[in-house]
Amino acid sequence: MGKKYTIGVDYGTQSGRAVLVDLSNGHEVADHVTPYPHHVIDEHLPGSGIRLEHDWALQHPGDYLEVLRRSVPAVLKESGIDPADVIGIGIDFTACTMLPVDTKGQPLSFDPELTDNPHSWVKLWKHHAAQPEADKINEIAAARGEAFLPRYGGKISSEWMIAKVWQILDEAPEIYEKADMFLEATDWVIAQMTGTIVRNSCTAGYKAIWHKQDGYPGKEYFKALDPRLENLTDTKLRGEVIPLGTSAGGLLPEMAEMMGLAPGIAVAVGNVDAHAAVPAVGVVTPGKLVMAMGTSICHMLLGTEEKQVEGMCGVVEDGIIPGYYGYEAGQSAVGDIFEWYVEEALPAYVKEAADKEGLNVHQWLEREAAAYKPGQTGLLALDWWNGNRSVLVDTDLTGMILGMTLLTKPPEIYRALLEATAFGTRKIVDAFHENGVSVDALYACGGLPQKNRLLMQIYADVTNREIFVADSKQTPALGAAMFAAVAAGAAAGGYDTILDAADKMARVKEETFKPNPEHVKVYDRLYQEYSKLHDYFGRGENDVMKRLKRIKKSAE
Ligand SMILES: Nc1ncnc2c1ncn2[C@@H]1O[C@H](COP(=O)(O)OP(=O)(O)O)[C@@H](O)[C@H]1O
Ligand SMILES: O=C(CO)[C@@H](O)[C@@H](O)COP(=O)(O)O
Repeated sequence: MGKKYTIGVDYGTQSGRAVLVDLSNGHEVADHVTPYPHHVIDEHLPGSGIRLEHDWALQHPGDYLEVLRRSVPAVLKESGIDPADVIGIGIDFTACTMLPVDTKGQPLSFDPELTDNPHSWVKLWKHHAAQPEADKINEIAAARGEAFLPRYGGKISSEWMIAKVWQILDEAPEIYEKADMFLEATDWVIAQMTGTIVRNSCTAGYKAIWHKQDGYPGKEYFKALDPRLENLTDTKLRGEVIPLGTSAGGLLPEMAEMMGLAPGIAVAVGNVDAHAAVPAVGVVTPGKLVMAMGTSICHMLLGTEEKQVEGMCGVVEDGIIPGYYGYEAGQSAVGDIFEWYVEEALPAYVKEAADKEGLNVHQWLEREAAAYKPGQTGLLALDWWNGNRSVLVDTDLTGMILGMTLLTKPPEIYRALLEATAFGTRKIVDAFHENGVSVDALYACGGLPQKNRLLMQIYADVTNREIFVADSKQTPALGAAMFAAVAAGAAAGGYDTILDAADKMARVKEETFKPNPEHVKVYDRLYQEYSKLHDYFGRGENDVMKRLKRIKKSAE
């Protein structure tokens, strides 16, 4: 059999990108990005111009098909390969990014009669307007002692499926009624390619409170939320939930024609972006924490048992790699904190100095900050500029820098911010490790590991663990292509398991970041101080951050 290929499509917040991958070695032969024509819709609905409320974030489902229409032919053309050698296609998506569909599986926003109602559109993962529903979901679950709550670190997020569905019911009961099903966008795109609706175990588990043994929470719970939701899971959330790597069906002839692919090739069941990255860095066994590092960090880890870990986002059987429990945690701001400093709080002389040397400001600050030894700045920061997602799960917490003097310099503050995010990751590492889900090494992908070596060394020193870095430009898309290879199967030139695919296709760079024992000692001392501040401000001893927010609100 000659060379075979699959295509992975990564659906991000702003754009979708397709990658054509050589199955013999995981080489990314060609890639192409399609920015979403309608962007993130957070102010006005396209067409009608209807104004959206604060905290809304929508997308246009047609944009997802546009990515397939433009990017798939583009990678085929760039690669010059014979399309007949592409044996499968897989996708990964932001999540929970969800939409209501009619009995034909068409988005309600495509219906001219419903298109002016914002609730008929796709709600993007960062649509945060369902917080009142999320609060009630948590309150009622806690009061009823629902068994699912500990699996989500004690809190269900407003970003997730049930809160978003309930917001639709609360604010637009007519849309709720018209919806035949609510789908994750990843499952909807797969259904467009195959003609069959199936749900994937990753989004069902992490975002819709589905459990492999117990299924969804019981009817009594949903009835306690709102009697109209009693039968939600049998009706509008119905559908088979199938594990990652399974084929969702063959590619429909009309979609094959649109993309320039052969009809009938395997289409892998949908997946989530951060989770797809895990096998793409070769992680298919426990003990290795994968960090998708960018504006925020998603932490993913495998385990052999279902353990309760404070503040994790969730644990789902088969949720990342079939056969294992997949754990997810996260920090809601990382790169965003560095960007805040650079954009909002940096003296002009630093920008001028960087310009003069032809460096960007981050590069200049990194070089200068690297000249300090751990502890030498005398600074310590709490990394809560965008609240705390793990382990405190509290969006009301805010950032803090301690220890400043008249002599404090910008690179010292920059270094303290890098260190603060590393301490935040150590909290997560410790929470897993101490609860029996071991973390022996770290694996990093995303934009940050390529951009800032000092940051990576600090993470190695603070966590006292070696860090392996992805050797792929598009790690989630590579993961999606690997799952497509598994959906196609070895007989077609793919692989029978994701373990086999990872063995041949996953790559990390040869160079790793190893902890420096001298630095580890100093950071251990600083981490003790970080932990004291973390608990003092984050666990209720001093709620000054929340009081400040209240005072601010009353002053507005
Ligand atoms: N040299 C740098 N060091 C640290 N952070 C950086 C550097 N350059 C850019 N950033 C930060 O990286 C983030 C973007 O990361 P990236 O992985 O590209 O994005 P995304 O999370 O959107 O995929 C921004 O928040 C930016 O502040
Ligand atoms: O929530 C998840 C994964 O669980 C992500 O899809 C969401 O945070 C979006 O991440 P990106 O901005 O695409 O890195």
